[in-house]
Amino acid sequence: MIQLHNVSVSYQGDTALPGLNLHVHKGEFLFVTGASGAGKSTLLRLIFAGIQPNSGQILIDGQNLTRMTRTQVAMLRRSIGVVFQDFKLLPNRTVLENVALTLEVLGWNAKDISKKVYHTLKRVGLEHKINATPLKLSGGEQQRVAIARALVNEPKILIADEPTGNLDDLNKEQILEILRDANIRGTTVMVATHDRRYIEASHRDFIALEKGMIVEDTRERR
Ligand SMILES: Nc1ncnc2c1ncn2[C@@H]1O[C@H](COP(=O)(O)OP(=O)(O)OP(=O)(O)O)[C@@H](O)[C@H]1O
Repeated sequence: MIQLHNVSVSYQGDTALPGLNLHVHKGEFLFVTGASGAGKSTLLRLIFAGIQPNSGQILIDGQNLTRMTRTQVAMLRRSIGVVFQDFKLLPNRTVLENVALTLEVLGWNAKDISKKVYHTLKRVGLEHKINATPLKLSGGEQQRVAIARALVNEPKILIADEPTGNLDDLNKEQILEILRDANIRGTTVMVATHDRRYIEASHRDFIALEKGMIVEDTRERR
């Protein structure tokens, strides 16, 4: 589903990833861990084409990301849900409107949008907050809205960058449940976190990065 071949990234001449090789299969749930600056966000940004590599190949579902036109990249992004630590919700829009945006862009009609948004909010336990604005919600609730927005069009891939960074243990557990549920429904999930305890509690595989290189891959133990 996701393949990186010898991918390197530099920022203003400083190497963040010196030449990464990674294969994530369809249906996997994989954590990406490592200290601050190890390259976790850089790796995730590459996958949704937020940045371009300096060299190497990236294949997403068989398509070569490095050779795509802008239109093809835009199409590909529709099949990738993205969640960030700081939620990135629109503060003046309701929960319904925030989650609906993804479907509006795809040209869905209003009736189907409200049905789908309601069901997706139910998956994250927030259907009762459908008319609230984000600032009236707790941090954990805002993050669940952001996840609902990422999941509403049933993406093939879900990428989450430190999705539980500022949350307490109960909220972290809820987020993990939602991500697991998305994975069980068939979405390939990649989550970056520096929090090893969180990964251990999840009993899921991880890769560990150091200076942009994979220094541990629990999938190799199997
Ligand atoms: N936009 C940027 N401009 C310049 N350098 C950057 C930029 N983004 C990341 N870097 C550098 O690239 C390296 C990898 O950063 P990255 O954000 O991928 O690490 P990370 O593991 O996600 O860290 P954190 O846990 O702190 O978010 C670091 O040395 C960082 O300083």
